[in-house]
Amino acid sequence: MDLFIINRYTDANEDNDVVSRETLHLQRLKQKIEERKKNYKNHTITPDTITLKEQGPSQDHKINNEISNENQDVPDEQDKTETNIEDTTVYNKSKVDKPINEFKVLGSTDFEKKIQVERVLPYWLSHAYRISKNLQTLTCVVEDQDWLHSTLKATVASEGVTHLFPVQEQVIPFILKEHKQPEPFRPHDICVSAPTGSGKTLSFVLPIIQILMNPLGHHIRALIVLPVQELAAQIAKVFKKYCTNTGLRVALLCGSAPLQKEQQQLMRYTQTLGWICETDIIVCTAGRLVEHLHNTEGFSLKHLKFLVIDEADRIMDNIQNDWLYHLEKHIQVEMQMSKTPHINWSTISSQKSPIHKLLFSATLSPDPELLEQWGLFQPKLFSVTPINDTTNKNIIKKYSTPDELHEHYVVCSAEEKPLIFYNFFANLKWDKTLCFTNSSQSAHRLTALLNIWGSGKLRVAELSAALDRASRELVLRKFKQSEIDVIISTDALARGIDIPECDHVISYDPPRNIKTYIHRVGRTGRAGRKGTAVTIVINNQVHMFKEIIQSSGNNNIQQMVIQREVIDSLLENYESAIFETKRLINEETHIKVKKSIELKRGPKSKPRKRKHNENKSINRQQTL
Ligand SMILES: Nc1ncnc2c1ncn2[C@@H]1O[C@H](COP(=O)(O)OP(=O)(O)OP(=O)(O)O)[C@@H](O)[C@H]1O
Repeated sequence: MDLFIINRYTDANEDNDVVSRETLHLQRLKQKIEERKKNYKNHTITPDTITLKEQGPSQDHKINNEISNENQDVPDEQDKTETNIEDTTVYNKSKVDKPINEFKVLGSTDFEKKIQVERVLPYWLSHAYRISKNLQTLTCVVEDQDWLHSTLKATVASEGVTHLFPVQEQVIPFILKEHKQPEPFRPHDICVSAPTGSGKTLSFVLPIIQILMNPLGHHIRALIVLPVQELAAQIAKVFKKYCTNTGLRVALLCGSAPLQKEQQQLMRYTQTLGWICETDIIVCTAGRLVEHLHNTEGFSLKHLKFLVIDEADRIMDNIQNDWLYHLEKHIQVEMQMSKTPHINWSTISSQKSPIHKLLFSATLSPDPELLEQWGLFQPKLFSVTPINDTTNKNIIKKYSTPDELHEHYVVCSAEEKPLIFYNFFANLKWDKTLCFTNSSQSAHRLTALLNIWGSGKLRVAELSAALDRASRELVLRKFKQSEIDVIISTDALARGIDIPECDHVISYDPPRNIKTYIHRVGRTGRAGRKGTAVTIVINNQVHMFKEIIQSSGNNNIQQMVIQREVIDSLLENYESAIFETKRLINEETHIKVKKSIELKRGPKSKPRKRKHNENKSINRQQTL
């Protein structure tokens, strides 16, 4: 109240007046507070009154004074307060029936709990075509399928495939049916999410070949884009195999050969016709595709019918050279150039048919925002996992591993890690094993250690980005031919690579995310074969690893316990093997450093031959 006392030099009567006015004012305020309390109890208080209530009686006074001061027409202070109280009461009365949440109170301190917006997926994502995971009881006999061309049936049989896998059984007839529709109808684009090793490759290879087979001339009509060279080479090999007797040609553009050589394989120049295409199906890496779009003369996608993106989520994460933008731009420019001013039947019928987009991956997230960038036309999703958006969010994230895969993890200390690792080979006698580390240096060290420790009995090879492509292919070939027992690799080999002979996968370093985990363990347990995957986890990594696994909704992983005595039994040669490995690595580093210094210095200058000047030497002798 002191704040509102204005000291004036007046007589005693005037002072009494002020006191009585204040008392009256106080009474009215109390009355007002009582009134508000009543209102509050009845739940009919307006938001304005709530604000006033929160600020307490002294604030009320202040606010009322402020309001009244603004009112120029009010003659004296007493009247002012009276009017204010009445005004407020009238105001409150007028709003008394309105619900409390009708107005937003700015600056109000009680926060309303926000209603969480439920994620609603587009219909095509929430209502996927379900694919079975069961590769043990197959019912789709290849020979009985009328929709498959006899030439293809013959090749499929020659590859030893008698039954189609569930993903193939669903996706192949769907694509074929979509392309049977007459011209104005456009095929639905598709996304396929099925476990590793479930046969996704054949589910796009077979329908594409069947639709394009026996061409009249060669044009690029199918483009298959992959994230890495090895994968592109693998898919091109499958296409080449199944294109036998179909008149189709396949080209691999992935940077394994020089650009010029790839261009020769792709286009040919003739005096009469200009540039002629030599291929029908291109299997490429995204980066190399952009190079050809910009540098290869005559490279035309006017006739492109299929665009397949394998390992689509990986390509989405890392759009190499902005390839999709360049591809679409190239197609747009070509379409504009081919437009004629006259519209007649021949120009309409010769117009380019839309490109059918097919996306495949074992870890394709049904994220509408990510999928949006592909510009899919009325897409359909084929998925193994149920995607029911409204009930359980975890289900949306779920990735599936093959039923035949046994997943384990081992917890140990950092010191025990190499011993635990070696136990799988020394005691459990594992061969045909693929091991993953998180860096190429780590892969190199581990390879050296195992080779020394196993003293030649265990055949171990390294496979990382540090090696050139020819060496990597050689390692894979030797592994397939059982000339190598263990491959130590980085994640370069984690995705898509098909090694049917691989029985075990060991993650020496735990994977950094769930997708890497799914693809690593997916190198075994493929095509219905049994496989075992083990992840070695250091004590302080257990929490992180479990979180990664849970994010996929995977409950199949089990802890493996290795007895202390088993580890102790391996200690005998351990020290010496570690010592020898360190020595070897140091020696290698020393050689590398020496080489790089030599390279920096440039070629050694040849020692100049001195010309013997007889006169000079004679003179020098004289002076000496
Ligand atoms: N119908 C079939 N019968 C027998 N084997 C098959 C059949 N279809 C595919 N395979 C074999 O299964 C293996 C895995 O197939 P594929 O590479 O297509 O799997 P994927 O689903 O693409 O796996 P990833 O996601 O790891 O790339 C291959 O060796 C392939 O030859």
